[in-house]
Amino acid sequence: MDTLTRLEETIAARKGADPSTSYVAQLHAKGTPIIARKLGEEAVEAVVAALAEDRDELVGEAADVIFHLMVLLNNKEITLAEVMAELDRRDGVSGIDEKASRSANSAKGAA
Ligand SMILES: N=c1c2ncn([C@@H]3O[C@H](COP(=O)(O)OP(=O)(O)OP(=O)(O)O)[C@@H](O)[C@H]3O)c2ncn1[C@@H]1O[C@H](COP(=O)(O)O)[C@@H](O)[C@H]1O
Repeated sequence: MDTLTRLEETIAARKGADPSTSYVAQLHAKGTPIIARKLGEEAVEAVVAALAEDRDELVGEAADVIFHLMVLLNNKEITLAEVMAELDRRDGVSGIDEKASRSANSAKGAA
């Protein structure tokens, strides 16, 4: 089993645990806004680590970002498989081409 799949299962299993012994359960008890805020904080910490050229710190903060994103997805009942399917759908489509097609579509809509 890959790491993210295992983490998804762990988060699902810990969701209903006693919040005094589980950080995952604590986050769920606090609700979506707090989980989302925590994800934002971790993302900012990752940015700070990157700009500080602190490689080890960035590895740790990246893990925190992914973990908190996984908790948020679980909280919103979105599976890892859905996110992976979206990434697969994008595979081979250049971000530049995709953005250009969006601009072309919105210009068509305005016409
Ligand atoms: N991967 C993680 C994981 N990564 C980070 N964290 C926690 O996320 C929190 C990050 O918060 P911060 O970095 O902000 O540190 P903080 O101490 O809260 O600091 P403040 O913001 O309070 O100042 C810390 O409490 C980390 O321990 C994690 N907690 C749990 N997991 C996974 O989830 C599983 C279940 O955890 P429990 O629900 O706690 O049993 C674990 O076995 C792990 O696999």
